[in-house]
Amino acid sequence: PRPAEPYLDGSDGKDWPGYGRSFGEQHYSPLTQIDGKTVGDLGLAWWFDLGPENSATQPIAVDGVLYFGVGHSIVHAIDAKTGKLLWRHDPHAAEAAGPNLRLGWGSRGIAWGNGKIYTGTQDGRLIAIDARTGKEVWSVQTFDKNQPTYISGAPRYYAGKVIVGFGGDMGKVRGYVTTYDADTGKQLWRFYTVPGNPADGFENKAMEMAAGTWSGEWWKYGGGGTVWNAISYDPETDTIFLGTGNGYPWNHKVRSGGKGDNLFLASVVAVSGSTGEYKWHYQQNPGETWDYNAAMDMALADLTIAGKPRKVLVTAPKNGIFYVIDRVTGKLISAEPYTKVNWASKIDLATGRPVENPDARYPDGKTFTIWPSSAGGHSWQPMAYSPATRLAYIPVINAGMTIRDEPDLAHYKPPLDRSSGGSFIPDFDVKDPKQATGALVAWDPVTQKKKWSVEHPTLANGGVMATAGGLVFQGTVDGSFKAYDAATGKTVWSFATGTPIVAPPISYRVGDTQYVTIITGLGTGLAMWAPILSRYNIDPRSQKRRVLTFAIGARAKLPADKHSVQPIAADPEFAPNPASAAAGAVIYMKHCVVCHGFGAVSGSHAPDLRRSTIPTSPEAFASVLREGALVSGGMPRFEEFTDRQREDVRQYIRTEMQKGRAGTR
Ligand SMILES: O=C(O)c1cc(C(=O)O)c2c(n1)C(=O)C(=O)c1cc(C(=O)O)[nH]c1-2
Repeated sequence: PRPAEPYLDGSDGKDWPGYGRSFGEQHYSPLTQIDGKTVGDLGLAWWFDLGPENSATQPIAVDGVLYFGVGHSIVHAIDAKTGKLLWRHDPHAAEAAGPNLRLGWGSRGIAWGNGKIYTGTQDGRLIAIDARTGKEVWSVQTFDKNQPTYISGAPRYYAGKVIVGFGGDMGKVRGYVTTYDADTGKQLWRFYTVPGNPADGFENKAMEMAAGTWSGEWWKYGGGGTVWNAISYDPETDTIFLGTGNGYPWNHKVRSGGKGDNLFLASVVAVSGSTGEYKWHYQQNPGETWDYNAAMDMALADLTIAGKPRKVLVTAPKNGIFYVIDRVTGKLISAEPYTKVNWASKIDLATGRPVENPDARYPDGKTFTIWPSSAGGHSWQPMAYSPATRLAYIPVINAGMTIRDEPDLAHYKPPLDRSSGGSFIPDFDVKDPKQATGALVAWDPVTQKKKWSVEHPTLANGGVMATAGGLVFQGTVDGSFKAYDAATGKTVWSFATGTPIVAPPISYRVGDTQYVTIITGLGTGLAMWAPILSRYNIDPRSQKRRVLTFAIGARAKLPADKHSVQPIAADPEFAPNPASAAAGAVIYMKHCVVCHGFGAVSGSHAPDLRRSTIPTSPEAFASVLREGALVSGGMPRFEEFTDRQREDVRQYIRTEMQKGRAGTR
C-alpha cells in the first residue's frame, strides 16, 4: 500500500508538499503556532544565498526538508531547521533548450509525491528525483522539442500520478496536459485543450465537439490553449481541473475567421483524474482575443451560498472577473469584477457568457484601451483561500493597456521569441508608479464583494499564503515581507528583505516549530515594467536573492547588503548612427524587450545591458549572440542574426547607454 499522502486536505499541515499545499490549491496552512498574538515575535531563523538565476519560485516542504527549483529548474534540497544544503540537481535545461530558451524564464514550482521530487524543464522534460539522494529516477520528454514550448509551471502529484502542462502562447502550439505514473514515468493519458485538424480524426468526443466552435484552418496555427500554470484536483470525485491559456494567434479574426467560441481556450476544463476523459468545461472568454488566459490558480472550497452547501471552484483569472463555479457540474454560480474591467459590462448568469463591449474586438482595425491589461488583473502569483475566514486573498494588478491586435499573420512570424503576439502599449506612463498599482484584495466569494484591501506601491507583488493562525502573508516589490490580520487587513508584522519579492510563501512544521519560508528576488515577465520598478532594488546583478526562513523567537540578522548598482558602462568609441539604432530598436523590441526591458532599462530577470561592457565590444557581443557564450546562464543564442542586424542591435543599446550617461534618460 502507498504511504499516507500528506497532500490530502485533512492533513495537519506539517508538510507543504505541493504547489498549493493541498490538492485543492488553497495556498492555506492549517498551522496555528504563528498567530495574531505570537506573530510579533516572528524572526529570521536562517537564510540561504542564491545565485543570479530566476528565483520567482515557490518551495515545498516535506518531513523537515525544503525543496525548490531556481533558474532553469536547478533543484535544491535544504534542511529546513538549519538551512544546510543537502543536495542540488542541475538538469542543464538551459543548454538543452536550444531556441526554446528564448521563450521562458525558468521554473515557478515543483512537486513531491511518494518520496520523489518532480520538476519540469525548459526543454520539456519531466524529471523525477529521489527526494533523499537527489539522484534522477526517471525522465520523460513531454513535448516535441521542435515545438516552441517550455515548462514553467509546477507539475502536480495526485493518486500515484503526476500531471504536467507547458507554456508557449507565442507560437504555433496546440495545448495539452500529460499524466504519468509517478513511480515509473510511464505515460497514462494526454488531454488536448484545442482540436487538431479534423482530417486526422479526433482524439475523443470532446475534441469533436470543440472543433464545431472553430472556423477556417485553425490547426495550421496551433490554436493555443496551453496549460502553463493552474491545475487543481478533487480527490472526492477524482477530477482534474485545468486552467487553459489564450488563443494562438491572439487575434480571433486571424485564428478562426472571427467566428466561434474556440473551445477550450480561456476555460476551466474538468477531466477524470484516472483516464483524462472530459467531464465539463466553463469558458470565461468565448472567442478569446486579448491574451486573457484562464491559467490563474483555481482554489476548491466548500461554501454555503443562498442557504445551500455548494462545492465550488473559485478563480480570479487575467480578465478581471472573480468566478465561483460549481465544481461538480461546471455551472457558473456568480461572477463579478475584482478590478477595473472594461471589455465586458457583466457576465450573464443565465448563459454564463460575458456581455462584451463591442469596441474591445478592434472593429475596423481600431486600437482599444483594455482593462485589465494582457498582464492580467491577476497573474500567476497565486491567491490564497482561507476556509477559516472563507475569503480569497488576491494579489491584484490594476493596469490597462492599449492593444492593436495585428490582423495579419505575418506579424506572428517567427514565433520563436518571447515577443508579444499583439502589439501593445501600456495605458500608463511606464515611469509613473501611481498609474499602475497593485493591491492585496480580500474577496468574499459568497457576496462577491471586497472585504478589505491593502494598496501596494507598484503593480508587481508576491503570491499569497493564508494560515489558520488568522494571518495572510505576502511579499512586495519594495522588499517587505508582511503578515496581515486575515479578517481586517491590518498589518501585524513586517520584515525588510532588502530584495523584491514575487514568489508565494509557504508554512510547515519541523518537530514542534512552525516555519514560514519565502524566496526573494524578481524574475519572469516583470522586466518590461523596470522603469516603474526602478526605485526598488531591481538590478538583477546586485539583487540578493535568498531563501528566508522565519520562526517564533528566532533572531538571525541579514547582513547589511550593499546594493552597488554598476554604473552605465563607459563606451569611448561610441559614435551616433541614428539609422542603425532605429533598425536595432525594431529588432530589440521583437527579440529582447521582454527580458531586458523597455529602452534597455532592465530589472528583475536579465541584466541591464546599459550596465554591461559586452555591448561595447563587437567581439564580446557576437560571442554571446552568435556563439551562445552565456547560454548556461539563460541567455539564448540568436545565431540567425546577420552581422548587420547584430551591429544594429548593438548600436541601439549603445545609444540608450549614451542617453543614460548623459542623464537624458
Ligand atoms: O500562454 C502561455 O503559454 C503563457 C505562459 C507563460 C509562462 O509560462 O511564463 C506566461 C503567459 N502565458 C502569460 O500570458 C503571462 O502573462 C505570463 C507572465 C509570466 C511571468 O512569468 O511573469 N508568464 C506568463
